[in-house]
Amino acid sequence: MAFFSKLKDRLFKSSNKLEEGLDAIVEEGAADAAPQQTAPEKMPEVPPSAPPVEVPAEQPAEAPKAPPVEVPSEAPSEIPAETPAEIRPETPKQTARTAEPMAKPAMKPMPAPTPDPVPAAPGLLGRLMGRGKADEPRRALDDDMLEQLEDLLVGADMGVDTALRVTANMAEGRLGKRLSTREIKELLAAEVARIMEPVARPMPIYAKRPQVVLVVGVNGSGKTTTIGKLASQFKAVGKKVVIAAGDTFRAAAVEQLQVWGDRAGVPVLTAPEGSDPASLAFDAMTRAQEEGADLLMIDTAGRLQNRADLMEELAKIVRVIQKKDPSAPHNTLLVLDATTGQNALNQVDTFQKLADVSGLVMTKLDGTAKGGVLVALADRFGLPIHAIGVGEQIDDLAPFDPEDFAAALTGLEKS
Ligand SMILES: Nc1nc2c(ncn2[C@@H]2O[C@H](COP(=O)(O)OP(=O)(O)OP(=O)(O)O)[C@@H](O)[C@H]2O)c(=O)[nH]1
Repeated sequence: MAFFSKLKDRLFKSSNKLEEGLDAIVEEGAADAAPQQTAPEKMPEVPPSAPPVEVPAEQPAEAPKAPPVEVPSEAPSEIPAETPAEIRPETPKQTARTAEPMAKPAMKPMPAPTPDPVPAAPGLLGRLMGRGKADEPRRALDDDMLEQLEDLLVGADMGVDTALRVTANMAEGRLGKRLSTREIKELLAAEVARIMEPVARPMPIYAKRPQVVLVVGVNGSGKTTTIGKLASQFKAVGKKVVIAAGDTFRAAAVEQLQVWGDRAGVPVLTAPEGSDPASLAFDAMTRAQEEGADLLMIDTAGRLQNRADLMEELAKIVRVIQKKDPSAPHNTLLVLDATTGQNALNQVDTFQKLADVSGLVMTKLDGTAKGGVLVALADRFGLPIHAIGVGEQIDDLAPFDPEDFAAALTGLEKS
């Protein structure tokens, strides 16, 4: 809950923008009709979300700052028969392959609301919670209002296709109903949570040692910071981590990674400026194996100006580490910057062509009004979202929780 409060505060720009827009839409229509007491819309139930954090089995359940990871299983190529039920029977490769570009997550149709039998006054609890207030401005849901809602969601960076789908589902069985801003927010939050549910997946952790995590993304997206935060959180739950500073062409990037390594108490392997990143990756793999490290996190360059070079560089890193472990890398994390809005969609497209992306981390959700892009990403690509970054501090990275996110995005209070 503490993180939810933080998330809600940090997503203020997105939620504020949505809230102001919704108020304006409802008030515009409400002004045309005298307010009348209407039974509050019966809200759909949001399916319970997957547990956001699955602490490795050998860790105490209350381990502090548990990283956004899944329970370790056996080597990624073999899921053991005794795999606990909650582990999704997928290898990292399968995860990447099953997430076809443009594949839509299976979306259940919005359940048709049962008509409210009697337009009763809200109950005591409802009144205490401020629910179903008779004096709330209300507006009948019609095509005009739906169009305005679509525009608002597009403005929050949800993208046209996703905004259309969301509003269509919100309207299902509700056309003509008079809704308040709060009720629209609840409907919107339920719809967002439903889209995000299938992609809210912690980063899988395997018993394989070292588990190799390749981190890709454009320069400035937050790769270094995310590696630092993850390393620190893994260390806090007893994992031995080694970091390889694979962006050997930028001295500043290496220095920054060293700062985070020091902060996290994790060794950072570097190579002279301009040297071959694949050679560094090979050395890092050797050291991680020799030291019995649990995780090797490899930072990579993010220069998209010359895609062919970058593709070759990433492919070479993969070839080289596969000489030591043919199943590596076990995770390829794409780090995206939320402030880039719709551009994040292009980055996923591009990096899926450059690397076998297995999951996403979305950074800088704080201080942007573009939080809706995460919904567009989930709707369009269906790639697992492992974690979100909401600040520059070490604990500003958390597992992705669809309901918390939906509530924070829409500015809903969570009881
Ligand atoms: N507000 C905020 N800032 C963040 C977050 N994650 C990273 N940053 C900041 O974003 C900037 C870029 O982050 P880096 O981690 O250096 O990004 P990078 O992808 O490694 O970039 P290069 O080093 O240029 O390759 C830094 O100033 C970080 O402090 C976040 O979740 N929220």
